[in-house]
Amino acid sequence: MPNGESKHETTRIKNTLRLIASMKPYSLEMIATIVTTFLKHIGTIGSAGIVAYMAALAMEGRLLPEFRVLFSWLCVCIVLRAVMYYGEMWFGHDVAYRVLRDFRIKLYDKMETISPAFVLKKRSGQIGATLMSDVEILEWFLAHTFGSFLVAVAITIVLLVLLAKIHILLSLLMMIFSILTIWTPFLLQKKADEQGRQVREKAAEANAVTIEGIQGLRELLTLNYLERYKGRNKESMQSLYDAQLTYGKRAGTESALMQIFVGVFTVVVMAVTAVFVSQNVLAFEVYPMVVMLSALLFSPIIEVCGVARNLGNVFAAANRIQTVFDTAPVVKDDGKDMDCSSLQHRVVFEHVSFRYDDDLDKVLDNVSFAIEPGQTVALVGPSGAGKSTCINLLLRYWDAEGGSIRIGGVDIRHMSLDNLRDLTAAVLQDVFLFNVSIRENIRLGRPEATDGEIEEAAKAAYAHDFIMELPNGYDTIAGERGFCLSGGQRQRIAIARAVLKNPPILVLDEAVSSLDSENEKFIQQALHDKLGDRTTVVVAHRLSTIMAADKLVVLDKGRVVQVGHHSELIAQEGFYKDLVANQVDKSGLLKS
Ligand SMILES: Nc1ncnc2c1ncn2[C@@H]1O[C@H](COP(=O)(O)OP(=O)(O)OP(=O)(O)O)[C@@H](O)[C@H]1O
Repeated sequence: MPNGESKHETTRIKNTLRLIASMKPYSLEMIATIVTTFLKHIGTIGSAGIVAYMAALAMEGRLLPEFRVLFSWLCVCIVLRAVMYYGEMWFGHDVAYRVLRDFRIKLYDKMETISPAFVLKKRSGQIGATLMSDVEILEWFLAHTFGSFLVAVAITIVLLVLLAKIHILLSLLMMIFSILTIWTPFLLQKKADEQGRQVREKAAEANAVTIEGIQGLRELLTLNYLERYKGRNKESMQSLYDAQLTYGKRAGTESALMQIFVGVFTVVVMAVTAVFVSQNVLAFEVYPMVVMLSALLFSPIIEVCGVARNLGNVFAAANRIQTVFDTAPVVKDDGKDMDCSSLQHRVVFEHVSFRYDDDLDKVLDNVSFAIEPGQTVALVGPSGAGKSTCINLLLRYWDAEGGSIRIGGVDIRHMSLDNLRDLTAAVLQDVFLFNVSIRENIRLGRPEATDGEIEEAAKAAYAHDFIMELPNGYDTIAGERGFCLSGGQRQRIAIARAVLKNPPILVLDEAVSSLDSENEKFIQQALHDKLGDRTTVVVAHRLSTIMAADKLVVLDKGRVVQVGHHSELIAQEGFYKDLVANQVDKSGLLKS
């Protein structure tokens, strides 16, 4: 086996074992499902065998003396089948839905620890596919398939023993045909794996293209790119269809082959049994029973084959889910939970260096600056200088590679993430509003806040008036169709959240898009009035913000090139003066 292939095989086995191991918390329900499924099959086999036997006795006119006993057993089998069917459905679905629930929760929890690094590398449609459809495939395998496989094996053994009791040759015949049938999907397994992988990949891609097309609809319309994008969407759907068709064709070939084996087996068994009956080797009344049992044999076997046929899909989904589980957290929350009430709110960047990935260049190189308590520091620089990266590190979306960031002398890695999040509030450019009321959106800042406090915060953020003009005021659902907030209004909601949270340190990424002057005035005023005494770090894109800041940290290519107040720096020949001269447009916005 070539090296790559054997590695692939090892991963497959490892993944299967890990999947089975992950069922441990559900083992009791799994056992209950397996037992009820097994007994349901026994009920089916028993009732079918008894009916066949009774029919044969009736044909020979010998049914009456045995009728009571046989009929009682038939009733027992029918009741057993009905009760076990109910049990199987109950336990099976209990396991299934619990697996779905728990895996989705575990995946989301894991995403939180590895984001945003992981999330930024993936497209949201692909993440959605992992969270939703991949978990469904896994649930199907873990909850319905693994148990069915064990039951199918057990039922086949029961039938083999029953047929062997009638005649050993019948049992041998059954064994040969069972092996042939089970072998079919394994024969085509390599293809199944590859095709399963293709289908999962194409489905994730199609998902991502559609979701991006919806999220980016405004850009597509303004750029007049919608027709081309529709073409791309069609292409991805077509390529998913092609992959699914190839998958379906192979599955069809497998089914056809299996049906051939089933048909040939039934004919051979009928012929052999007829010969035995004609030679008086077997009694006549056994004949219908053998035909019935041999017909029943294949339903569990075909179930097993169905599992094998879909293993390609299962492994692909498992790989994707396990990639998420195996990804190491970008930021380890192993700092001490400390009392931060007496902490001074002085923020210091000390020789901070950082790169987003091992194989990428440094984006921050030996960055040092300090923000005194209550001071506002504006990070200024051309696009790509590293301003947002400083914010990402201060909020611990990533950790610095070299140097440290300290708050009140404590390295932020040495405090818990909860501590850090209590100390800071961020108002970032893209404010996300959840599809709940405006009131609940603001309440995110402090979940225990009263309605009165929420309104106070909204007033402080100059958001109260426009909220009152919405159809249902504070109870208006933020994401509802037909109603939309402007970028400036969203930022004011975010400021209201920050006011409500009332943190000692404020992190602000100023909107790059031009806000109308009224919105800008309100935002500046809200920040100044209510949050002006906080220790603030702002990624500044506006000359008005820059001029109002106590200190500017001018960055270029990940290095600090100048530090000082606007009035000092603009008076000096240097990078900052050139930046302002060359990049500030008429609206006072630094061009990127
Ligand atoms: N998630 C990421 N993965 C890899 N590289 C990144 C990532 N985010 C940013 N970068 C790179 O890091 C560098 C600094 O980016 P950063 O966003 O900090 O710049 P910025 O000064 O905030 O720019 P802008 O004003 O345009 O927002 C850029 O070269 C950018 O391409």
